[in-house]
Amino acid sequence: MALEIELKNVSWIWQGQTILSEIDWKVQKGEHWAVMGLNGSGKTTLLNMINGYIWPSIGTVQVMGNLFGKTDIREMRKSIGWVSSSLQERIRGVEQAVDIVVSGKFASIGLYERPNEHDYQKAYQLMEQLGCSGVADSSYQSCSQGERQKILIARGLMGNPRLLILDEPTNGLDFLAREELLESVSRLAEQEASPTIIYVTHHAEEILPIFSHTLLLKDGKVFEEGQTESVLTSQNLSRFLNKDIKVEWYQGRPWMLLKEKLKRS
Ligand SMILES: Nc1ncnc2c1ncn2[C@@H]1O[C@H](COP(=O)(O)OP(=O)(O)OP(=O)(O)O)[C@@H](O)[C@H]1O
Repeated sequence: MALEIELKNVSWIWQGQTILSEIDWKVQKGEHWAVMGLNGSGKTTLLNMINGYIWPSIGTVQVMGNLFGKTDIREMRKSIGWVSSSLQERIRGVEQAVDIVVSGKFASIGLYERPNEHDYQKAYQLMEQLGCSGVADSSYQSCSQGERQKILIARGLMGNPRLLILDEPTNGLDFLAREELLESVSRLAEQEASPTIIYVTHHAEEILPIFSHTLLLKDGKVFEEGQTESVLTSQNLSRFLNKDIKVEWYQGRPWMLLKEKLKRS
């Protein structure tokens, strides 16, 4: 099977500090991965490495067959859709939602040409698919946080990426908006032409059944990785968080319960 991502013994050392340490990670085509870790565990750094914004100090990185150091990273990035809070910050609020989606094509192919009718048709279709076509003609700033995230995912899909990276896409969403967004991601993953999805989260219950695999990151190291149900056990998560954790599975999703009281510091 083709490898979409392969990190071999990767460390990233920055200003004398080891931020990522000895990471081995393989993502095969057809898999969807969740990446979970506490604040500061290195998730964003790992994503920045996959996107070629930083390079390993030690080890090798290969993304969609491109070995870093022997490839044109800008070319490679055209095949990656990326949704993160830093992208949110760069969007101009007055723009129409559909124009933001269309701009995904130009961000990914780097051309300064005008979008054509076909681009708009595709943007509307993606918005329909994600469940946000109702706000296609609204300004981005008038959209709710949930609608904005769907718009940005549609934008990320505009360039037909092979890899779609969703970095904490449910941040700031209320319970129902979050569930709706998760439903959209699930529908997307179930399509035959779906890109490989890498989904970064702090919350176990967001790891939907479509995420066949999970990587737990702790202090810049891989704590556990593999098939989701064997990674997200009560025992592993208790060790992971140094707390007594119980995992309950409901509708194929893991819900974490803290069995002990937290001591106030
Ligand atoms: N360019 C940098 N210079 C110095 N330290 C950095 C740099 N990038 C990341 N770090 C440090 O590396 C660690 C991992 O950061 P990172 O942002 O990858 O964590 P994260 O898991 O994404 O956290 P969060 O869940 O809070 O977003 C942190 O301690 C951070 O301060």
